[in-house]
Amino acid sequence: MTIQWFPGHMAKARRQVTEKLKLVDIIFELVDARIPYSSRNPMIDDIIQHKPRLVLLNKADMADKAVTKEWVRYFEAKGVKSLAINSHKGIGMKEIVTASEEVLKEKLDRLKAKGVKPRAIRAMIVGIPNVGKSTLINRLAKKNIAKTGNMPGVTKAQQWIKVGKELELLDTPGILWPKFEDQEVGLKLALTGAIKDTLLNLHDISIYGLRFLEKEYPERLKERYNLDAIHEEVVETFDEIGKRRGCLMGGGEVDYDKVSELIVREMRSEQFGSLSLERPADLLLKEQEETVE
Ligand SMILES: Nc1nc2c(ncn2[C@@H]2O[C@H](COP(=O)(O)OP(=O)(O)OP(=O)(O)O)[C@@H](O)[C@H]2O)c(=O)[nH]1
Repeated sequence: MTIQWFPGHMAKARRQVTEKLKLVDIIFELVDARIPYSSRNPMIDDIIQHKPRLVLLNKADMADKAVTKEWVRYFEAKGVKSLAINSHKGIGMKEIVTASEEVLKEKLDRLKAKGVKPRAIRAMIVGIPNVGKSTLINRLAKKNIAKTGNMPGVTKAQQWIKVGKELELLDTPGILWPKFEDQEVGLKLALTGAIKDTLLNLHDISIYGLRFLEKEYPERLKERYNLDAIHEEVVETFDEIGKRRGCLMGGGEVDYDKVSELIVREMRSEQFGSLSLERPADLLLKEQEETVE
């Protein structure tokens, strides 16, 4: 689903999340493990305020495992607990419950000390479109877990999904907008399939993707397209890929549209293996630059 975000939509999305905040103990902030920075909502800290949170690095199966570990450490250094998961296959689901208990430990201990009877942790998933919110909800809900219906004391009908005894999840996730201000973020979102191609120029997306592969995974790139070498000029690589893959026009010249489509499609469908498009080190550099400015 691609949403065209206008200020009105953003305000509504924010309001919907804010309204539900008071119903939950913890927020599950879902991001794409391949782009944990670019797939975050730019105002998330402001929106959820001091509500405890667990960052879930979803689609970890598509990301570079070593880089995902770096991201977990990055969040940890910021005092935010995070977890790599694969909602598609249901990997990391049990750990979500354990990690939530860990995040809420102080609060739970305090309630226990006061003699309050323990109850299930209440959570809500938030994230930008396409990060896997519905897939995760379905995974956690499984078949044998019934919806609990309305909670007493909640005026608006809220459906809760019981996940074992320990967790209750709001059945509708909070959908928030992605970062728009940074073109590179847009390109990464497009390359991972989070935003539609039509919103950005396909050539720009594929050139960005190709440059990324040249820099970070040159061997995989060469192997995939049987390239003799990594060329200085992007157009030379386009030409070589076009010829090798038969992306040609009537007259035999390389069809750059077809080559662009090919590169983007193959990057999205893991033909180059698991890829992480950003590392915490890039972000730290960016943060430093912004401080200097
Ligand atoms: N490989 C992989 N694919 C996943 C994973 N989680 C979700 N997906 C895929 O990602 C795509 C988007 O998943 P959704 O669950 O529809 O995402 P969403 O956040 O609910 O999307 P919106 O409804 O647009 O807000 C689907 O094709 C899923 O199959 C995962 O952990 N690994």
